[in-house]
Amino acid sequence: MLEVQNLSMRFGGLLAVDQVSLDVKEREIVSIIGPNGAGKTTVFNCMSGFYKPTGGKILFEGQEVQGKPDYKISRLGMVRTFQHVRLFTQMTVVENLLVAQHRHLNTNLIAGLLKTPSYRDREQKSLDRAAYWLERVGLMDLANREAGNLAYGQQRRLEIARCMVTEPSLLMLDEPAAGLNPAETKDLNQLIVSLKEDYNVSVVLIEHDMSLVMDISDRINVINQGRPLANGTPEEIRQNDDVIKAYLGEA
Ligand SMILES: Nc1ncnc2c1ncn2[C@@H]1O[C@H](COP(=O)(O)OP(=O)(O)OP(=O)(O)O)[C@@H](O)[C@H]1O
Repeated sequence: MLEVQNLSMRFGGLLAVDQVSLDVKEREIVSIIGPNGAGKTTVFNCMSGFYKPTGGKILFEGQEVQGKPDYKISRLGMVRTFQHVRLFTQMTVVENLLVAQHRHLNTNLIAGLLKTPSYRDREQKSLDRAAYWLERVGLMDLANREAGNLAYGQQRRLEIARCMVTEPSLLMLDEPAAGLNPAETKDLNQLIVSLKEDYNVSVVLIEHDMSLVMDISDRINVINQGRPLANGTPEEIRQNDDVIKAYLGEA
């Protein structure tokens, strides 16, 4: 479903990503790991349309998407979360989920003003989807709370719900376990696995929590100083000498 081919990204004199390739199949959880500054987030920023890569191709469902704006990429079904939670903090929890759907569907202003039947039907479906995902991530009781007042772990779950209401086929999660306690990380683990198993979503995961990565990944890509170092199953990665030297040995 996703193929990244020889992706490169240069910032002035710094080659932050150098010929990185990876692929993601339907219903797969693929992780990208590597030391700080390895270029993981830059790969995500290229995949999600935040950066226009300086080299290489990104194919989603066979279509080239490199250099396309982020809103077009997300409408194709490829959506992401951020390393630092980015919610509308002064809106309520449920409003965050409704706004995500409006932005995604490119709602027609005139239809909205006239409140046509099809518009009302879509509004109802948006509300239903919001309610479903609030229940699913355990935030229903907090639906009318300001998002900025939620605990950090709850904000992280809301971010995932905000992606899921747009019904993506590929979800990109940038360090979703950062700042979570062990119990919250366990919940997150189950949630990510269920996105794949129950909703047929493929997941690309950037994460420093190795036990989470090893536990849920179907395949892992390791990058080091912008360059691909290894890829394989968790078992293969665990035993790879280069990886142990460059990364796992550090931890
Ligand atoms: N917009 C930018 N302009 C200039 N340099 C950048 C930019 N974004 C990232 N970099 C540089 O690119 C390199 C890779 O950064 P990136 O954030 O992709 O690493 P990372 O693997 O995600 O790190 P971490 O695990 O710490 O989040 C770093 O040297 C970083 O300073």
